[in-house]
Amino acid sequence: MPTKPPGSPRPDGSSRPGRGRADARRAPTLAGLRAEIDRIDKELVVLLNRRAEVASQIGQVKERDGLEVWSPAREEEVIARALSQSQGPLPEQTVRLIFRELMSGSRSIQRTLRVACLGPKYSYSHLASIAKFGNAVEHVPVGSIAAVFEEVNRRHVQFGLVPLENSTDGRISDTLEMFTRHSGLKIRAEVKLRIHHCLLGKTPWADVRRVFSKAQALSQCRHWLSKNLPQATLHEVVSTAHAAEIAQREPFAAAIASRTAGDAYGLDILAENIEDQPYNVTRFAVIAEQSEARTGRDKSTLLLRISNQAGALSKVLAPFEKGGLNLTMIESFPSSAENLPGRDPSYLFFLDVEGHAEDPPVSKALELVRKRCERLEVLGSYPRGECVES
Ligand SMILES: O=C(O)C(=O)C[C@]1(C(=O)O)C=C[C@@H](O)C=C1
Repeated sequence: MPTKPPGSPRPDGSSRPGRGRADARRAPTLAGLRAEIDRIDKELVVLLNRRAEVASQIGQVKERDGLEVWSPAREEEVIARALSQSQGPLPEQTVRLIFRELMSGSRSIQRTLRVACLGPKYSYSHLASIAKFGNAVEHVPVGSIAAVFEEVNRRHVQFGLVPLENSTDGRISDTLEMFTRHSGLKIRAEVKLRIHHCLLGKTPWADVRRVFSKAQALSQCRHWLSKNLPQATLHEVVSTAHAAEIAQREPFAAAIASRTAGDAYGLDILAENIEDQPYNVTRFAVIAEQSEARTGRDKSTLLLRISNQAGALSKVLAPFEKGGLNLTMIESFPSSAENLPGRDPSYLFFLDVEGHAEDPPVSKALELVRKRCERLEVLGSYPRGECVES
């Protein structure tokens, strides 16, 4: 409950002589307001711990019933409700971050989750993992996208985080290729991360001769680089965080990476928001052994193999149109590994359709599609994610 600031205390706590109580009420003092914050914080800590106790009980129920600790659908619901109930001056992003960390902490009371992502630390994959799971999980940075799949397959971690596509640059072939290999893993959730690139280094801008980054990040800043750093050569490395490591030790070098990577590797921000498209979003998939249950606001990712014949694709897609189902992504992918010598090569297609594979209109369409193509795999049904800032 908000309380009125006490009568005319100074910052040091003493009273001002000769001033009336009415004056003091009109002009709140720093000490008075801080005292009020202290009182509110006391109530908050009690409430936070009460919430954590309930989460711990939920953990016991889940263990008894053999349910998983992480429920992305429930977490989305909790955040959406908090945002809709938040009427005050607190920015939306702050409410989101507070609840994300609260639930991250609640999960860690139930069990410490391990999440593999493309490292090193502070890569965009790592930031996407923090955006989805919060900081109270064990992030396991690995050297390649294939290694993320491997870690989940070998059960060294419960979840993996891989990039699927970027709004400026398109698909991430390494990830799609891994899905074509019958890995058996499912997409359990998606993370749409707003990507802001910085030019980072220890060299003044005019002296930069070499710029290091991941291929996709260089491509997303192509126009900015040609206009602002025409003298520099561009060098692809395995991740943006690795580029930051290089910029830390090499003379005349700079990296394109996140502001967080710059802080972590002690680099100066030479320029920020250098991405060519202001709306630069990378969509990541959380991969796991199982898909997510229906929430009513879902999306499914499908993998199709279609024969190389006139009209084959439109025949396969017709059931989606008939069922009134919206397709939000379609990517073709050469299926070299599956093609036999002497046969016309067939193509693989990745499709996103709105709805869960168990929703009756989707399952009905999938039944028809299955009969019209050579391979159909539901790579996962999962709650549709909101775009979050990196
Ligand atoms: O509701 C649950 O299933 C919980 O375990 C509680 C809680 C939360 O803190 O609100 C924590 C972890 C889950 O991923 C979802 C929500």
